Amino acid sequence: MRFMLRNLTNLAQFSVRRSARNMSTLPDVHHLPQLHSTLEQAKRFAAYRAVDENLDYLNHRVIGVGSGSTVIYVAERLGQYLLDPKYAVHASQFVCIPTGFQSKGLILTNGLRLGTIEQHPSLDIVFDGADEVDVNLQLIKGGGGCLFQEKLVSTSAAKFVVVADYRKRSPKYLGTNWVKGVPIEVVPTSYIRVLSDLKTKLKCKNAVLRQGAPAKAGPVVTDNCNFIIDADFGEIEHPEILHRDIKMLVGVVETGLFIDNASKAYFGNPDGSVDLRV
Ligand SMILES: O=C(CO)[C@H](O)[C@H](O)COP(=O)(O)O
Repeated sequence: MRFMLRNLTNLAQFSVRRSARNMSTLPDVHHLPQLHSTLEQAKRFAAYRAVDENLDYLNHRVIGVGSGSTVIYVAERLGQYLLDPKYAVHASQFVCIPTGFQSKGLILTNGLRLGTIEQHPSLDIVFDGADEVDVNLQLIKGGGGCLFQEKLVSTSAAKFVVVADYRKRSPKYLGTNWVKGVPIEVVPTSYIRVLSDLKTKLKCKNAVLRQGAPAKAGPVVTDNCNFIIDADFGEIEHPEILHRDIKMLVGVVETGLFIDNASKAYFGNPDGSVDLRV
């Protein structure tokens, strides 16, 4: 009798432990303390939803973490997976690949494991922000100056999920909402030549070398020690052709037009809803 009772107790303890392991404690985004603005809330709604719907925690191991203010919440959510009894065993095997200095910090501060694109040239998935997303999922990126590395990482991933707030959803063409121009990363010594070629050969309306002021006197210098030019082409009907033409200019390292790269885009709204573009 005593033997039977002990077995029953052991069995009960085992089931409690097992169900605790299977129980998710991931915070519900709608129950978290509010952020300081509805815009920030919108970014967090999009990021959490994008991670929850696209992260295949059983199979994904190499995860790209992009740059910008929305991706902050992606890294935060990934960090929550690491602390959750249901996901921890698998999440502890994630290796996160940054797209620049900022995302390296996000990965580390959220307790995630940092890897390099050289160690992991093929990624399972990448989450990154965008400056504008058109109806065909073509993107403008590089507003935050991490252009080349973002393209390297996103084009090395099997799946690229965009996380953004409602302002980034273009009604039709790129260049409608984002009017600062297409970011173009260039080799520093070539910037005068590229500025001139953009105007004379590609007929852009305006092109300027991005300045670091007020934080820095002089131009913005990227993580790859390059400069950025912002080139205004107005509304862009054929971004794939424009990308190719800009890329042909001597001195251009990469353009901020991300063509046929994204799989889907999540746009957070202030009311907590999230729109999906696929
Ligand atoms: O391309 C980028 C950085 O170069 C960013 O992803 C883009 O600027 C979006 O940033 P945010 O999430 O802050 O709106």
